[in-house]
Amino acid sequence: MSDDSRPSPAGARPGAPVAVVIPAAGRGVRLGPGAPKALRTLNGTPMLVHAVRAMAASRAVSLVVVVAPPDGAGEVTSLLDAHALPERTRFLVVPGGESRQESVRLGLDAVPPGHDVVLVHDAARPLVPVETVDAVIGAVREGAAAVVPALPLADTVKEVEPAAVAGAPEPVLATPDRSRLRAVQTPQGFDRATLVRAHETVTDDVTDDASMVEQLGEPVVAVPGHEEAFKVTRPLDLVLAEAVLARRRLTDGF
Ligand SMILES: Nc1ccn([C@@H]2O[C@H](COP(=O)(O)OP(=O)(O)OP(=O)(O)O)[C@@H](O)[C@H]2O)c(=O)n1
Ligand SMILES: C[C@](O)(CO)[C@H](O)COP(=O)(O)O
Repeated sequence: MSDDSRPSPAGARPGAPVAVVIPAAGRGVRLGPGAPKALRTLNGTPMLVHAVRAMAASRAVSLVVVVAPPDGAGEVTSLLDAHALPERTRFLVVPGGESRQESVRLGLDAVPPGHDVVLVHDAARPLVPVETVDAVIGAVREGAAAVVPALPLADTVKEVEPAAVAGAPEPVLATPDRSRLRAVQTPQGFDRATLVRAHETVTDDVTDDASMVEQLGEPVVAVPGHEEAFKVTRPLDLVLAEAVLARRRLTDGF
């Protein structure tokens, strides 16, 4: 609970307008043949629409920038026009790039001035609860430059010498201390200027945006993630996602 008599911490951005960039330009190769992953349906609704609604569920979010497959911006705009979103949320659609990193950068370029907090959220994580979105926004507004939702690992993890041929035995090199490891999700939240600087500076291939901020030497903090924020990557994840939606319909009525 906030205490108005307390001074804001250095770097705090209380009430700062929030924009979300949703990279949705991937093919979804690991999901198997079919439409681009973001356009595949869960219970009849495209995954991207679920993801946009998950972001728009936060009252803090005023703009969603969707990064569409390079030749699919028109189709994605029509799709979003055809599905109900909260009135307070504006959306823009821009074409994406060859890599997730490039798609995020193209989305970030389209965020108009004035949005000092930017979230980056995978279209492939359509079911993240609003509590997680708000926890990330809250931590950035309280002054963190970069925030990731993260979960402890359920499995023991091994470092291996990767095999040259898929399926061949791989020598185990070490067993890292699992208690210090986290599986990181999205939305990841950023002070906008820091995220822009990271995308201007870091050219290495990376798998998430927070690691670009780490490379700048800026601090990144983790807040609790949520098991329903899992990424739809392989066919079994579709089964799990539809099961989560079925349970929500029973318990929440939607
Ligand atoms: N060129 C790309 C590649 C990925 N993404 C987006 O980045 C998110 C996370 O990526 P991932 O789950 O790996 O999606 P894909 O790249 O589509 O999956 P795959 O690697 O199986 O092809 C997804 O929302 C995806 O649409 C993107 O916007 N542009
Ligand atoms: C950003 C991300 O979802 C955090 O877990 C993940 O790194 C994306 O990785 P992918 O290989 O593009 O699925």
